[in-house]
Amino acid sequence: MVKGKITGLSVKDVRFPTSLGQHGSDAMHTDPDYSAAYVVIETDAEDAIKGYGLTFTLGKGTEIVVCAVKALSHLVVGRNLEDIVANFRDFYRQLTSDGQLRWIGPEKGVVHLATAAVLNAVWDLWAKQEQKPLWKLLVYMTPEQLVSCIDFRYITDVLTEAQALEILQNGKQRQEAREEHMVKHGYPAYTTSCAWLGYSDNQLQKLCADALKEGWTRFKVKVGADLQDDIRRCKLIRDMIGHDNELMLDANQRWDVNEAISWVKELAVFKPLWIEEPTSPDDILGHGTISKALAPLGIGVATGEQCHNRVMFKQFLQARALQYLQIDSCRLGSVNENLSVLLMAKKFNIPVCPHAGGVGLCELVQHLIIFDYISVSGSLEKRIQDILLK
Ligand SMILES: C[C@H](O)[C@@H](O)CC(=O)C(=O)O
Ligand SMILES: [Mg+2]
Repeated sequence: MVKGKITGLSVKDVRFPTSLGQHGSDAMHTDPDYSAAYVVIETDAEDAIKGYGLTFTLGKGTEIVVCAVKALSHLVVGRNLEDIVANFRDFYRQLTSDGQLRWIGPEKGVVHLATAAVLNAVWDLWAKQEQKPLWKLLVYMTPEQLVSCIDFRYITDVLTEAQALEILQNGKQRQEAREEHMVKHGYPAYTTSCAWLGYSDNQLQKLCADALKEGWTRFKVKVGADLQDDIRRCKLIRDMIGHDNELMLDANQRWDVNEAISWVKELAVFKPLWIEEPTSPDDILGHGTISKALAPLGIGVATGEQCHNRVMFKQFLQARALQYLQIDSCRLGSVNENLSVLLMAKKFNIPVCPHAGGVGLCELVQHLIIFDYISVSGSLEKRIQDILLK
């Protein structure tokens, strides 16, 4: 039973000096300081439960996101949680369509990252009051309730409310067996933590050996700055993991379209499953061209960690420009917008492999992908979640 009026919203600028050890480094973010705008929501309910939410950022940009969260807070404070969740679609729209703030979005950039932080906190509060982890709250909502959280504006040409309802109603079939499977076995995952771009070969080898010992079977390697380095590092990892294990590549938007194709062809000998973010995250048709060129080599294109909103994901799907769709709990407008993307991916039969390379992301996206398996896709085929190791 949800209850309470939201009486306070605070936000903190939290930063970790990860750049000192080159943790999290890639071809475009060479000195990343993993950071977050961290939101806490309080209510006047007797239970004193608080909602915690965040959005992932890198370094100084956090200051701006914190300002945006403060600018949104008047839309949240003073509202009853019960009213918010009873009409979550409207609440989502109030945040994303505010007359004073919409111009600096809409539904993209800093203001959308801030929306995610605020809404992540609201969902956390709701789940805690219901005494369920978020994935379970979602799994046990009715299809009608779930659909009422989604803003279908701009996507009805590929997904109507009626189609979404049908997908979710079908997802209820044999749901218990999939829930049991998740509780018993968890969700399949890969690690990015062995092969950040700034790591030395020695470090890479040691981390890879440790991960193999721990039982990891899927590894992502950062590429894109220097072809000869990439060849050496991919060989090193492939030699260590063998051909029974999976290798993925991530260029973090480093290349032009043709450059991406020729560069990845040079790395094809290492049999990567996918190339992630080969070019600008906004270049939907460019991703389509790369997808077509690499398909004969058995290499898919993965993207999504910097895909602004559901409208862009819609077009990526329509253009067949990605083969692995990487949702992000902080890039999109929280659970609400991610629900629409999960449903569109189901319609296009594209596997969702969440992005989680960032502080707090692993913890957030696991709920969405477990819900996806139990209630939407019903499949684990070609699906893996990004995990950061300590
Ligand atoms: C800057 C981040 O560490 C980024 O490199 C993460 C990423 O691309 C991923 O996890 O994928
Ligand atoms: Mg990436």
